[in-house]
Amino acid sequence: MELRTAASPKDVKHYTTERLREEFLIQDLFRTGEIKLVYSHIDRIITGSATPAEEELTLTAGDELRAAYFCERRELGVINIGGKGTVTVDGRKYELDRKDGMYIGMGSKEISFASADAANPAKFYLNSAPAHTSYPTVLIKPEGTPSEDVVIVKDENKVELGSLEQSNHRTICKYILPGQVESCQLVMGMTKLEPGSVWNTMPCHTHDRRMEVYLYFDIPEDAFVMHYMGEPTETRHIVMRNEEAVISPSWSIHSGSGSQAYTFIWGMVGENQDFDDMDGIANQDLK
Ligand SMILES: O=C[C@H](O)[C@@H](O)CC(=O)C(=O)O
Ligand SMILES: [Zn+2]
Repeated sequence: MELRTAASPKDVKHYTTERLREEFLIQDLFRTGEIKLVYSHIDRIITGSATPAEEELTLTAGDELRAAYFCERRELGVINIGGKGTVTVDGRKYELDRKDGMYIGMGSKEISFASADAANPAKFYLNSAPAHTSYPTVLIKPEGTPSEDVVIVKDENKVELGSLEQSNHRTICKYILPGQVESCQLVMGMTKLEPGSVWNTMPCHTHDRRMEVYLYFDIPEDAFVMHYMGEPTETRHIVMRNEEAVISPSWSIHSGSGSQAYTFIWGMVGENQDFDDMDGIANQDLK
């Protein structure tokens, strides 16, 4: 497990491009046949991936957690951005199509990942946070019919924002949040831009009470997203390629513009779970 420490905005304003990328950018996720995990001291979020091929992959605590098993004191959010796959939690199998997700509660001991077709592997994106109690493990589907252990994202949690005129027409699909899928602190979802729209989270915001991690995907090889971070009057950018993630400290804006439309997964951890607890920043005030 790779470790990232927290960074002060007073230092970050002096960072070079290389240093910014070293601290905040997570590259080389979704390595076939591997689980990759990055532990951040910022709210102790773990960002990672599981990309099983022929072999099933088992999640372990590693030395870093000093725990008997990964979810001993943690909760885990999962969203599959690859081919069909299976997540097995303490012997119960959950089938995940592309864009299906899961919430796995504290106390879940054995967690493993498999792909239905090694030639088109599942790509499980992972966000995990420290937890204090156990909420039910569920499969989350953006559409469909609910059943036992399967939650369908409610219409009220699919929020269309922006317009083509402002190049920010997008739909925010909230997977894990109070009132739909209960969690200790993790709030997680996916935002898809409409063709011709390139701006996410614009107008932008900060939320000092929660940090956030973005995973950008569905980006062609020759395309990119400029991810904007920093204090609102000290903005910086990170060039993001397909399937790369970026850590956003609580004090930082997190917004992006792409060379074309793309999709991203956001995960938030911290003080509260109130999605709308944001401090909006007027476009005129950005520097
Ligand atoms: O605090 C909320 C997060 O930054 C994202 O959900 C915002 C987002 O997906 C968007 O506006 O496009
Ligand atoms: Zn945000």
